Amino acid sequence: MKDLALREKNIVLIGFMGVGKTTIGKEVAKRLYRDFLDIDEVIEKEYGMPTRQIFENFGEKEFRQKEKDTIVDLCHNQRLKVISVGGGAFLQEEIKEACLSKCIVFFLDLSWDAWQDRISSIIDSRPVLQGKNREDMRHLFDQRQPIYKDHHYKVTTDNLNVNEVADFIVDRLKTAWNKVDPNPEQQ
Ligand SMILES: Nc1ncnc2c1ncn2[C@@H]1O[C@H](COP(=O)(O)OP(=O)(O)O)[C@@H](O)[C@H]1O
Ligand SMILES: O=C(O)C1=C[C@@H](OP(=O)(O)O)[C@@H](O)[C@H](O)C1
Ligand SMILES: [Mg+2]
Repeated sequence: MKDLALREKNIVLIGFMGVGKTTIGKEVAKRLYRDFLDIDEVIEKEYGMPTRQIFENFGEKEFRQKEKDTIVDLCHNQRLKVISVGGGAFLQEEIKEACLSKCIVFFLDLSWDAWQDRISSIIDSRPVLQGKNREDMRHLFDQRQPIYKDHHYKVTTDNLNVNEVADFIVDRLKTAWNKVDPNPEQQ
């Protein structure tokens, strides 16, 4: 696929697990009348089981390979999608490179203090949190932050509800689109 116009590019949400990528991605897609894809859901559908079971039955290595193949393929062959990737996706350079070169990447940032309030709602479904105490989680949280450093836009989500974050993202996009292409329908 040739290089896309800014308005046609896929929008990708990145950030640590539990920051709200899946929930907010759906809302952004609704507001833009676009299809939404959550990479974990795509992989879960293919395997017919939840991520945690994929890790248990096939191992993290296989999950990461599938994650890479799925995201890189979408980046190169799809347009106009809103895509939420898993919190570990940007550990892989090929994923990072494909997303940053082909898509518009939003980093959803959340402080450690605010993130801790999410633990009870995500703990059972996140394989990488299994068996970890608070200190281990803090270590993982800190260790992961550098992988999100490269992005196009950052949204600090502390004190913002889901609708407010989605509105913020859509507002940022519309400003950027209008800057490069103020009258798209006249072309
Ligand atoms: N801005 C927000 N404020 C409060 N709760 C949120 C917010 N964004 C997401 N959540 C909640 O946090 C939990 C994790 O959200 P999820 O979308 O699964 O995160 P991710 O996909 O980044 O792992 C869900 O219970 C969701 O309802
Ligand atoms: O951070 C990670 O390594 C992971 C995050 C998860 O996605 P969310 O970020 O949507 O929770 C999911 O891809 C898998 O459990 C691994
Ligand atoms: Mg998710």
